[in-house]
Amino acid sequence: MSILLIDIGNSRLKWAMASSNGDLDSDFIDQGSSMNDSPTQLTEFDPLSKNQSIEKIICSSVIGETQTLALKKHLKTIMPQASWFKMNGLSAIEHLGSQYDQPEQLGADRRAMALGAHQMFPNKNLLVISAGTATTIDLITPSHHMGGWIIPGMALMTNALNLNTAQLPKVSTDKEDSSLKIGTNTHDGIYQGILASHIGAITMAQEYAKNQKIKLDLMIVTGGNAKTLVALLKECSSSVPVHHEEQMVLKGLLAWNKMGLTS
Ligand SMILES: Nc1ncnc2c1ncn2[C@@H]1O[C@H](COP(=O)(O)OP(=O)(O)OP(=O)(O)O)[C@@H](O)[C@H]1O
Ligand SMILES: CC(C)(CO)[C@@H](O)C(=O)NCCC(=O)O
Repeated sequence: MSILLIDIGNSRLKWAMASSNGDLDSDFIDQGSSMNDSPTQLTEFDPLSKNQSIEKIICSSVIGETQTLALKKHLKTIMPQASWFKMNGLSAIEHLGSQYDQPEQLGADRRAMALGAHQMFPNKNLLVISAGTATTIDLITPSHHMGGWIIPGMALMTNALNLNTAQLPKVSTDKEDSSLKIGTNTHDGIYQGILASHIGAITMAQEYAKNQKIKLDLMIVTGGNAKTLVALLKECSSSVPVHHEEQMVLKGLLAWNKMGLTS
């Protein structure tokens, strides 16, 4: 029997197959991704329709309800045997509490990452940093998701500068050869400024945890821009160890399955 895991992000849809009793790291047997606005998004799963062994579809979505329901409907048609589970901010609350004012408003992806991080590193104080369309920085203790920060992701930052000024170009934020320098031209002023704003926010989160008497054990970095951030954090000799983990949302969905898929 197997599980289809789906992470519908603001820019891309990512998915993986897992065996229902596997461990977090070793059981992704296939993976895929597509742009959210791609017309192939719905048909991407059609080759899986013959796979009768898929017993569960576990999904995290941060896009609109209508689009998510359209995907659910399509999957129900091609895999009628599979049960559908959708993560939300209250999922597995009995395993990991939430200090969010209204936990149901926490993004499903953030909840999934918190659960995944908690299961991977139980009894640790963690910062989970997801560098995607938005960059999120979440503080997880052994008992609670304490809350976090949401800032524009790297690509959004450069797009916003480009769109709202006359002279600033859109710079690429996809390169991975990053080190922090002062900008001595427009390109570097923007690119290095974006890197500095991310490292600045992470440093402030470390400071915040310290002031709250929470001794951080580890920072987990994930998302499309994770490599850049990990390289930078290592260069800045962060006092908190840095761990790069790919597909943290999908791994969090699998963690939820292990916890019993309760909400
Ligand atoms: N190889 C890559 N593939 C896709 N995006 C990449 C890659 N390398 C860097 N990026 C950058 O990563 C960011 C997208 O990250 P990610 O795929 O985690 O976001 P997402 O699909 O929007 O998910 P979410 O909405 O959950 O953040 C963009 O800023 C993109 O420019
Ligand atoms: C912050 C994002 C966009 C990150 O993907 C997502 O988690 C989201 O839409 N969250 C809802 C609001 C919240 O988490 O408070």
